[in-house]
Amino acid sequence: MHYIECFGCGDVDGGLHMTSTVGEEHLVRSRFEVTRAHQGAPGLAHGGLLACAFDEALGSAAGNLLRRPAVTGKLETDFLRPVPVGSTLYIVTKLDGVAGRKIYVSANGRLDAEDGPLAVRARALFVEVTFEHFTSHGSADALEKFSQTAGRSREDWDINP
Ligand SMILES: CCCCCCCC/C=C\CCCCCCCC(=O)SCCNC(=O)CCNC(=O)[C@H](O)C(C)(C)COP(=O)(O)OP(=O)(O)OC[C@H]1O[C@@H](n2cnc3c(N)ncnc32)[C@H](O)[C@@H]1OP(=O)(O)O
Repeated sequence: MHYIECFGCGDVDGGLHMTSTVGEEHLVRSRFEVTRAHQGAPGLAHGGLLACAFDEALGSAAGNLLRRPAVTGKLETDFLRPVPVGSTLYIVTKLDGVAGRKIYVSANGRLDAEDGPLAVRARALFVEVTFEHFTSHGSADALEKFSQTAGRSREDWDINP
């Protein structure tokens, strides 16, 4: 969790409650459990919420692998198979490259198992920002809020706490 009120990973009513873990070969593994609250068509996940889950997974990967604050500049998704309510998306993200402030990441989401059928593919460009991005555009006490969530100073956030 990077912030307790984050819709993707925080402790928010109706949020996605996703967890992400840095694993071997610098791959980041995230899980998204699809519930009735995430429906678009009857019994199927809403595409916008799936995009949100991938924003979270890709952003977590960029943040945790590089330890730099960054925001989503561009997000592309390929929806390859329907994602039913009750299924779990196993998302694996890799860092494709860094060019100046630009961070390129991509992810595959598989149904119900690490080696399940490929349902969603996504790519994103994150842009590194200073912490002032969050204090000037968001909340003046953003740094304090990040620190409280992490339970420690921002310089000290652990990988897989
Ligand atoms: C000790 C620290 C540890 C930290 C890590 C801890 C672990 C963290 C774990 C977990 C992380 C959280 C996970 C959350 C995930 C969800 C994230 C979100 O949803 S973020 C909200 C949605 N996104 C926005 O609100 C952005 C809004 N946009 C902006 O603020 C600006 O447009 C911004 C910052 C993206 C760029 O603005 P400019 O003025 O700073 O910079 P310019 O010069 O425009 O862009 C820089 C480079 O990027 C390219 N660029 C920017 N946007 C682009 C785009 N859409 N397409 C292509 N290129 C783009 C530009 O062409 C430029 O490239 P050239 O350097 O010239 O080569």
